[in-house]
Amino acid sequence: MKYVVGVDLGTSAVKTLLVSQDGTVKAEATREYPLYHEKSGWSEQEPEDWVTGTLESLKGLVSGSGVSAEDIEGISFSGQMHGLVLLDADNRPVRRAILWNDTRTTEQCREIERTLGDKLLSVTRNPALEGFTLPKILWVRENEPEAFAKASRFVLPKDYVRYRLTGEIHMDLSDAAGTLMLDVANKTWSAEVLRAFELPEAFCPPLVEAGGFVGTVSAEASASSGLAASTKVFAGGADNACGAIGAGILKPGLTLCSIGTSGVVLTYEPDASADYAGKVHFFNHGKENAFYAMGVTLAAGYSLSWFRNTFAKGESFDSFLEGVGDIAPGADGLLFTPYLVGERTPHADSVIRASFIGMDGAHTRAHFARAVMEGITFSLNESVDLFRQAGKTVDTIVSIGGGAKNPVWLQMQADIFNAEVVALENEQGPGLGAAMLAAAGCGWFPSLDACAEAFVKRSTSYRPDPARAARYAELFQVYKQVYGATKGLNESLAAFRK
Ligand SMILES: Nc1ncnc2c1ncn2[C@@H]1O[C@H](COP(=O)(O)OP(=O)(O)O)[C@@H](O)[C@H]1O
Ligand SMILES: O=C(CO)[C@@H](O)[C@H](O)COP(=O)(O)O
Repeated sequence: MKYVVGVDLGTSAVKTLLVSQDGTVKAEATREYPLYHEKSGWSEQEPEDWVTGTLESLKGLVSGSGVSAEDIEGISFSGQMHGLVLLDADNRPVRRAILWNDTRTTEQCREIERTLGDKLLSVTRNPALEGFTLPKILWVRENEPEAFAKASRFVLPKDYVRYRLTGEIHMDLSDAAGTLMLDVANKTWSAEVLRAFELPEAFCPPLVEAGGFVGTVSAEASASSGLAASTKVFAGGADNACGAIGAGILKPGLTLCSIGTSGVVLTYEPDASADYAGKVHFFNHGKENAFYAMGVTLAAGYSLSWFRNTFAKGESFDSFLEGVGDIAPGADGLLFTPYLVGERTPHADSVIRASFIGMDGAHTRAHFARAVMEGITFSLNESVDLFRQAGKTVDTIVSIGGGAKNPVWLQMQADIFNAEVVALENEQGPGLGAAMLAAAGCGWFPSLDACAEAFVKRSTSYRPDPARAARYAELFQVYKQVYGATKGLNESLAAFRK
């Protein structure tokens, strides 16, 4: 039997999956790493932690599986998007990586809008948002000129890890799309954007397709990972593109909901013709010549883990969420908005913060936990709503990510989205998508679609309950008012933040 490995370089941890030719997940391993929040709105990671975590996770995966390294034919990657890794001439990071959920760059976003005008949407297909990479590059240039002077080029998180495994530097189109420097429809670095910000083309790595073959594992990485040096390495893609591949979102009409640290609602786009006027993100897919549109909730799973870590540190999610299913929809009048680190869709706002509205002396911890899960899901429903308003039919949604581990949450998604919600046998969509890029790259299948037929295994399906869906539709109208009602208050409170 032959195998491939999918590496999912997430925000909280790196997860590795060993998958056999019939799509069975033979082994899994994971390593966590820290996040650094030095100031309100800042979020950084140490690139070396990703490398150490990945190598240790691979070593545990290979040795724990009992599979011979020689039988692992290929490896590919899924990576947290947008994070800026600036490299010096010897490809060493010049500072910590600035992550996708770091919102220090509001000023640089306004500068990008002023400089590019209409070109911003027509070329990059996206608005300037704090999480994207170009504003981070401008921030470092303006605020840390000494670090910037050392930088020869930039890469994204998984590109740096892949470089340390192969010695080769590349960036794939699905991840490059999140930099705000890619001409998304034409699949090239935008000379216009680079010129406007006086960035040389050499600052950007060579572009490849997500399924592109980029080399083999170096002797050094082979020794520290346990992989054979003959293992073929394929570029890999953005975590949301890989999540879509791993959930079989490879043709029109299919929608994904992912609740990881962030949350996304994503729909497949067969070409670059759709125009959402920048209300949702529009990126290149990991499947060649395809695209996807998505809305993003910045603090989805993060809201629940923040709540658990703050009020019940050390408890498992399963025990923490016990009793949540016994509480009626609406948590007896308690509403939560998940704006812990600002928001992206539908309110691109780095100043807004979260709220609990309607606290009552009768509310228990389980009411708060339910309200957090409902608030996250309402936020994702704002993206579902945007797609429906744009004319898309959203009747079936494949749900992945840590949030899909809990059946109460899956039923809640069905009731709030008013759509059938389908779970997969393994909720680790991005890691599976990465493994699928390697499996197709190794020639096991003629296409990613053919690979999906064998690898994507649907499990339980959750249908909306009409009474609960009607109740949630009513409450959603109240939820939508909380943003406007708390915006001004949060602007006044911003001066009191760290
Ligand atoms: N058993 C569970 N029940 C409900 N939610 C869970 C459970 N396990 C994890 N989660 C949620 O999933 C999130 C992590 O999802 P994951 O897909 O692993 O994230 P990432 O890829 O961003 O590191 C956590 O923050 C938590 O909110
Ligand atoms: O910023 C985005 C998408 O635009 C995030 O989705 C990141 O890609 C990180 O995702 P997770 O760690 O939640 O998977």
